[in-house]
Amino acid sequence: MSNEAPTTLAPGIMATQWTVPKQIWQHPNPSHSRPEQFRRFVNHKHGLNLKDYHELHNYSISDWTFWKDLWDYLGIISSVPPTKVIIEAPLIESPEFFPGSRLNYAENILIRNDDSVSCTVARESGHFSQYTSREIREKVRRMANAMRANGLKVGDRVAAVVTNSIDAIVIAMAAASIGAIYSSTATDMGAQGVLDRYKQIKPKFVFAETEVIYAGKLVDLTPKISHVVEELKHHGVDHVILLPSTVTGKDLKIKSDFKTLTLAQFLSTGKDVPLVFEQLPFNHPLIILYSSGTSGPPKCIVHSAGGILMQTKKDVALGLDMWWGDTYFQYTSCAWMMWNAMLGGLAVGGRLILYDGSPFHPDIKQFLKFVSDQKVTHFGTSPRFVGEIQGRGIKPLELGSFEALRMFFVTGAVVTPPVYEWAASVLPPTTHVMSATGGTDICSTFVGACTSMPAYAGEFQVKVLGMKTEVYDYDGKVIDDTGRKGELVCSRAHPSIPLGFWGDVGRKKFFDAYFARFPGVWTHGDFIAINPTTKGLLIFGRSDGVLNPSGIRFGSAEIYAVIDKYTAIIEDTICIGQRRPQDKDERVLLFVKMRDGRILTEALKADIRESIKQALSARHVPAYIFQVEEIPLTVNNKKIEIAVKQIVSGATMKPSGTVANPESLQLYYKYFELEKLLAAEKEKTKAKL
Ligand SMILES: CC(=O)CC(=O)O
Repeated sequence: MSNEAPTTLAPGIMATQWTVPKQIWQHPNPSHSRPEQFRRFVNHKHGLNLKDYHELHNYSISDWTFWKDLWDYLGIISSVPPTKVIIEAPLIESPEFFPGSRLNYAENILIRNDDSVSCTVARESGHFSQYTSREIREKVRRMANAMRANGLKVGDRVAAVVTNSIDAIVIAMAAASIGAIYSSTATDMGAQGVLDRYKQIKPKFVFAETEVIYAGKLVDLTPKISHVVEELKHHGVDHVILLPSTVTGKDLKIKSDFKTLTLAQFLSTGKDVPLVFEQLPFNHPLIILYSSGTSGPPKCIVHSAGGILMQTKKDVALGLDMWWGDTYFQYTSCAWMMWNAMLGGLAVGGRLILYDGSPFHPDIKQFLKFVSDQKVTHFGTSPRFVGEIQGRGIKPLELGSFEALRMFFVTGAVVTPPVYEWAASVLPPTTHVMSATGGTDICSTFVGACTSMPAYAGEFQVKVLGMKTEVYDYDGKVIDDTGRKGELVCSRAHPSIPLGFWGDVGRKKFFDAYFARFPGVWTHGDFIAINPTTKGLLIFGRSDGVLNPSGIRFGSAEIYAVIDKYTAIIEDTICIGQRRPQDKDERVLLFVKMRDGRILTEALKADIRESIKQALSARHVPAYIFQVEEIPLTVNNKKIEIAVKQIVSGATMKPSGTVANPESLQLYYKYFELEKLLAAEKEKTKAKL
């Protein structure tokens, strides 16, 4: 990373000389920030004298009362308030928070019931429609009554293949109001991906889109949905409800002998009775999310209603500093946990922008202008999106004033210092550029933003309140204060430890996923360090993707940070370690996808090598750099390093439905025979001379 210079203290993880990175934002009046307001609230409530965020964080991970403070501060609505915070138990057993309390997730999300706009639904065409909180509640009432009329009960699964739309919100909220368990995938997921998920959880109800538009192209989903229904009918499905075309509004049919209903037919079956929010235990299951495994069936992660409510509302209120009247635009599909996390925006009384389609069609400029015109206060996106805007040389401030934009946050992959610096330089100086990480496994965050503290390029500002996030070395020793890189772990219970994996009898898969590395401690799989000069945190990549040439361990994100300076000519890269059975050591391979048909020349390769050497060290320089046509990505736009690493090292992969471009993996098999490939390249160069 640009803010660290390696020393010569190898072998092993390179020691680091830390410096203070470039400061990119500071609150004009930190005492007005929400974390500060919460600190004062806690001090006042308990007669404490916690002086700053760090002392507050320390309190939050040493006294269980913190979670009750948070409950009070966030104004959690319940019919039976809690009398006890936790029944302590080992983390693998998902300790129960707030035993005895009764509440409903949807009642807490649909907190507003007035004529203010709560959701703006926007499409590629530029067309958008608005829904007040009263209208949304009415839609949820009708949907929930129809679900009840058709036999949906507490604990049944409701699955959806939907766009990021008002229907998605209404279906999810109606299911939660009854105590059913909701699960969604996006419309671009292949039939196999959908089946890999829904065959496991056996939904009673399936809601499916039939026709959508993406990047200007009409997509007929009926063949895919027919296939899915034909399979799921043998796995417990009772009702399939087809949503009208998002383009024409017309009802379309699928080819299946299974009896389907249109949305209008389904809604007409419900009684005209008031909306009822079932009062359920805090630990009642709410949603099933899926791990993005790139081979084998996805793990079905079951999250609790209370856990997701408290954690997402905390992340939105205290992390993003969002409240009543703010506007939150998270660019996401319904297959990413950010969709579920974004609902916390409604719980604090904010407005959501629900966008479906490509941001690049018809024109990214139109999309960015919309963000400015809609007076979005919080805009969330991914590093790839930022890379595209930067690569295309777009200057947002030439398209709109973005005067309302208080926060621009980038999640889903490591955000490198150049990306932070670029975003901060092209947005108003008042915009807080930040990132957070946690993800699907906890549907919340371990580290993230804090508006009472300065923000530095490349760093997560803080450990999130209530989360005992630590850095462990290979022996399980805490190395937080050393500046060394290690495993991101969480050693204390929090409410969004999943209830478990669906169908994982004996919790074996659950144990293997999080608890096998260090006894009793959640290991998240990220390679992380804390900068002792700022206390900010940096992630260097996934720990199973750590690069290890000659025993020098570093993260792929360190290489990506350097490559970011080539963003005008390089579209994307993937950096992995190769170690075949015949190799004595690991070598680092860097694969580069060029922008707009450009060629990766020898001169550019030399320049990249020199840049890596200068920014990091000679030992970080990849052994080989190759041009490739495609970088394998998950449907949530994450680079698939592990699969590529395994393929170039000799394994054969059967990609799962989580891979967005599975055919791209084929491009990497030839690198197993590296010597042959290099000899052929040499011959080609000779022939040219
Ligand atoms: C907040 C996040 O952690 C998002 C992600 O990485 O998927």
